[in-house]
Amino acid sequence: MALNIVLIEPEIPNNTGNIGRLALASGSILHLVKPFGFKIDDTRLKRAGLDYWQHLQVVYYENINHFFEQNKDANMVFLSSHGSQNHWDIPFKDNMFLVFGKESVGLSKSIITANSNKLYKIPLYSQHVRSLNLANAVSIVIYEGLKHIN
Ligand SMILES: C[S@@+](CC[C@H](N)C(=O)[O-])C[C@H]1O[C@@H](n2cnc3c(N)ncnc32)[C@H](O)[C@@H]1O
Repeated sequence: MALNIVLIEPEIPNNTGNIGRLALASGSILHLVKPFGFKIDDTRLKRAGLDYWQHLQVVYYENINHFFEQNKDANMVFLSSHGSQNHWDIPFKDNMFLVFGKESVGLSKSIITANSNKLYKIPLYSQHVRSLNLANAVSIVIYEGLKHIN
């Protein structure tokens, strides 16, 4: 039983390192879609992912089209602060793909529009916070998902 964490064009190495560590701890597969905002051997990524990176199941994609082509039959949901449904209402299933956007601008408008019925938000209870840190958002959703698939 496993979930798939997808990071589209991640920009901050510490976030990707932390999410790598989280993927390993939660038994999830990490999918990284290029271009990245850092080099994959960046010491900040390694430091945040500690010595765990070599044990991680990680799949790389050259770009977003490559990702969608390779996974066209996958059961996917998309995470955005603009989602209309709450993350605890995601119909989690084994092998589901949980797709997250980049730190600066989130998911592209075209992805949001094409998947509006599969767009989920983690509710935010202050008007002063527009979104969560990417690694925090992944943590919340992945452990909610594990409750349902295990
Ligand atoms: C820092 S956020 C991007 C912020 C960007 N300004 C936006 O409005 O989408 C990076 C990613 O974390 C995830 N994320 C952050 N806060 C979220 C929330 N409240 N609900 C769902 N996903 C969230 C989304 O996948 C988002 O694309």
